[in-house]
Amino acid sequence: MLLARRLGRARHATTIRAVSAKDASIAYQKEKAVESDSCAIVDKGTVGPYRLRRPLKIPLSHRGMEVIQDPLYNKGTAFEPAERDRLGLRGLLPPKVSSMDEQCARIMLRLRSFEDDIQKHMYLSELHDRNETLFHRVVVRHIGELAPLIYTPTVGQACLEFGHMFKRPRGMYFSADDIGQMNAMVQNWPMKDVRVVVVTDGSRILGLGDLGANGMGIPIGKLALYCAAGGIAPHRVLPVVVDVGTNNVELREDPLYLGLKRPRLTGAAYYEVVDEFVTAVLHRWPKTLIQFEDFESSVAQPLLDRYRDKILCFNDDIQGTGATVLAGVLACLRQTGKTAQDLKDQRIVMCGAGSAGVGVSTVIKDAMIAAGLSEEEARSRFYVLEKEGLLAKQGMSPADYDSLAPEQQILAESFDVPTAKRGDSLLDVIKYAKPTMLIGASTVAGLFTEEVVRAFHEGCGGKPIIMPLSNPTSKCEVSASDAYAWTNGECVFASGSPFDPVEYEGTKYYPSQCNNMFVFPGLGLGASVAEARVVTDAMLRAASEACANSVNVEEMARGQVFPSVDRIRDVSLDVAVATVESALRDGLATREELLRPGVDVRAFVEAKSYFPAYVPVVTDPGFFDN
Ligand SMILES: NC(=O)C1=CN([C@@H]2O[C@H](COP(=O)(O)OP(=O)(O)OC[C@H]3O[C@@H](n4cnc5c(N)ncnc54)[C@H](O)[C@@H]3O)[C@@H](O)[C@H]2O)C=CC1
Ligand SMILES: CC(=O)C(=O)O
Ligand SMILES: [Mg+2]
Repeated sequence: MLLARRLGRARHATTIRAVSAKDASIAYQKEKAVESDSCAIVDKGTVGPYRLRRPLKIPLSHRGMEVIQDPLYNKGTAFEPAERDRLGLRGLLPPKVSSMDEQCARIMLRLRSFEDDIQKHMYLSELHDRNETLFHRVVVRHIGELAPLIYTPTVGQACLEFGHMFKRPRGMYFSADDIGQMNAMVQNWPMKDVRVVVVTDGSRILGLGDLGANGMGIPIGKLALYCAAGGIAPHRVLPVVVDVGTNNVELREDPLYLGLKRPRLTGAAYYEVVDEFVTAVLHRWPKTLIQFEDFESSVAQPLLDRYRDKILCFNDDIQGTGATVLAGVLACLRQTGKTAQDLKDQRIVMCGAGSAGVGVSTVIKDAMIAAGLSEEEARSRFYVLEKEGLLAKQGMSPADYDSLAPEQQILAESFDVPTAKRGDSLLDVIKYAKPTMLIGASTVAGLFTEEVVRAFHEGCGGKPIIMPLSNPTSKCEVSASDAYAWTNGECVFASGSPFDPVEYEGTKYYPSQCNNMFVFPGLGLGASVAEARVVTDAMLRAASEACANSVNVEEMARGQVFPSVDRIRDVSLDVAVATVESALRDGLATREELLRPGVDVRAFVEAKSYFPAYVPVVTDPGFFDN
């Protein structure tokens, strides 16, 4: 403690919470992360005496190397002498017992010695496969530095190289060849109580297109954030690829590709595979939340429509991103002293009519209606562009219009500049519509050219809001430095992948990261803790508002409209609490403890959140009995 003070580092009080017997297999004591690499900063006293911790139970048969090789139980050099004796580890580890802080310091030292981000990603994956508790602890403690390595942008490269770098499996694969077997296959997963499944069919991985089974990196990365940011315990998450083939010919011709080497299934055959997977998962784990991730737009919305009223699920790219961008928009209004009511005055140009573009536009449109606009008025504020230019009924053949998805048709129908027509270019639309916000979900790097950004700035009549959402960075519509330079430092900038602070004409600017990572871990934690029946628009709206309100005064003063990634764990807690409260309001929460009068929702959610810390490991003769 004294040393910490002498070093001038901040530290916070530590809370130890009792945990329910149900959650006893992993430690849930809460400790506010201490931001330091120094192994001397956290002494044992700060995490409390061992006797308060519930032990981690492992099968009686598990001993020696088996314990060390199981990432859920392994503590590496941190096994205490008594455990080493109890578990048959004496002599299998170096004699010095390390503290977790020493282990974290060792990991960070090595990690920072790599120059290449993909090497860093691999190093962290290996740690994940070796010692989950330490992996998550390092991620929690250094989330700002590590999120870009385990998530966007590096995860994009990791997916591209997945088949070539493959070392050890993580998660499950359900392929078109497994039809009829899936109900049996789910029994192969060793964990009894899975609560969150993130599934992709690999058809649209970030802005990189169809990567087939290589897309597994995305569910793994999203679920790493679920654990570190959302407080879901690692043994309760399951990353999944549903492999129905790939239309990526290059992959199919790659001898090292690990997925099915055939064109994707379509139509009824496709839905048959997904249906069987969903049914099997819910059969074994009825309380599981399923997050659909990076499904190509032609199936993303139909899958959501198919399941959203029946099971606990959401589509992250449509709903999670919608809630996230709305949070950013609400925070922008707050920044300029306005309220949600002022949403009515916004005009939005959205580049991209895929799941992200349409999902975001629909959510903001609905929020405008909630602020008092009619449906017609709200629609008229949106100019959605796709590859072929403006998406507009006017100038479009009836056959083309009929081929649009219903959500796209809605956004193509009325404009407050009535001469707007099909195919108008981005620059023309910017000039005549004079938008207040320019959002990119196009996957086209550099789409927001200097001419476009300058025209936008000139016409917007205030602070231009620029959100290039496309991931990874190589697909981003405009960089932070260009956006600030082309708007004379006046824009609000929030991008899907992170940018470092920018120095422009002597002033430092702090770009925000507008990524659904600020919503999905908390939304998932809340929905899961509440054992909600379904995920509703009201829950998403509550999550969005909580995210917007979590931007603190310091961040606002720096011009941020999203919190710093360093604070994602606190933000996720706010989002989770808002989600649970919404579920309770609408009678959709089924968790008995939450239905009792006077329940403290925040305390309950906090107590259920996983925090990666070591607890004593004991063998349990009854491990396989239930
Ligand atoms: N920041 C975040 O939290 C999120 C970011 N995204 C990113 O958004 C991007 C799009 O995702 P999806 O909608 O699922 O992809 P998608 O491939 O379904 O949609 C892309 C859309 O962009 C349009 N487009 C292509 N060229 C264009 C151009 N020159 N001008 C205007 N529009 C153009 C296409 O016509 C299509 O409508 C991806 O890069 C993804 O990584 C997606 C979800 C969340
Ligand atoms: C962030 C995300 O979900 C995406 O880029 O697809
Ligand atoms: Mg996604």
